[in-house]
Amino acid sequence: MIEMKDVWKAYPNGVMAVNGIDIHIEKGEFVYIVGPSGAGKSTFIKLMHREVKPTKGKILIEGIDITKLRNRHVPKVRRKLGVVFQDFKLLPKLTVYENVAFALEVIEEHPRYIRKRVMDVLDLVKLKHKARSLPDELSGGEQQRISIARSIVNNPLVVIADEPTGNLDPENAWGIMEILEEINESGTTIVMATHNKDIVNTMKKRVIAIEGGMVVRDEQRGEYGYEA
Ligand SMILES: Nc1ncnc2c1ncn2[C@@H]1O[C@H](COP(=O)(O)OP(=O)(O)OP(=O)(O)O)[C@@H](O)[C@H]1O
Repeated sequence: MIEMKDVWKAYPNGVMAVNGIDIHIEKGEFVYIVGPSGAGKSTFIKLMHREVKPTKGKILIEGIDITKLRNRHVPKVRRKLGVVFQDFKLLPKLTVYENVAFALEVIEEHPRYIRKRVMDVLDLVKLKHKARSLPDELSGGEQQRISIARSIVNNPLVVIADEPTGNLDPENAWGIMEILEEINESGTTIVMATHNKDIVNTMKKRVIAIEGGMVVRDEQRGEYGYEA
C-alpha cells in the first residue's frame, strides 16, 4: 500500500538525509520507525506525506506516485493520510470541535454528517465532553488525543505520526498508544517514528531502523535496539 523505491533526499544545504530507501508497508500494518537522532526518521515521515519531495525515487501510495502529482491532485492523496505531530499543531483559536471538523468542512461534507462524525471520533479518544474547549484549556495528553481525532476524521488509510508521545509523560504516552492500537485494529495502517524504547519493546510490532538515511534493520515483532 505504501512503497518507497530507491528514495533519496538531499536538502538544499547539501545534507543527504535519506540515502536510497526501499520499503513496502502493507495495509493494516503497525510500523515503528526508530534510529538515532539525525538518522533521517522525520525526513522519511515527511516524504511519506509529501511535506518534502525526494531528490530521486518513487513514493507510491496505493499505486499513485505522490512525487509526480500535480499540485491540484495533492489534497486528494493527502486525504488518505492522517498526520500526527509531536507538538500537536492544533489551531489555537478554534475549539476542539472546530479543530476536528475543519478537514471535513474543507471538503464540504454534509453538515449533519460532520456533526456525527466529529462527535464519534471525539468519543473514540474519550474527549466528547471537551468539544467546546480551546486547545490551551487541555492537558498535553488531551491535546494529542484531539490531534489524533483530527487525523482520523477523514477515514484515512494510514496515520503517520512523528514522535506523537515525545512531549508526554509515560501515562499519557500509553494512553495515546492504546488509541493508536484501537485505530490500527479497525484496519488503519500506522507508521510512527519514535524514541520511546519502552513502547516499542512492549508492543512488538514491525520495526524499521534508519541510520544515516538508510534502512539498517527491518523486523516483524522487533525491538527498539538502542539505549533509551
Ligand atoms: N530542513 C532541513 N534542511 C537541512 N537539513 C535538514 C533539514 N531537516 C533535517 N535536516 C538534516 O537531515 C538529517 C536527518 O534529519 P531528520 O530530522 O530526518 O532526523 P531524525 O532521525 O528525525 O532526528 P531526531 O530523532 O533528532 O528527530 C540531519 O542531519 C538533519 O540535520
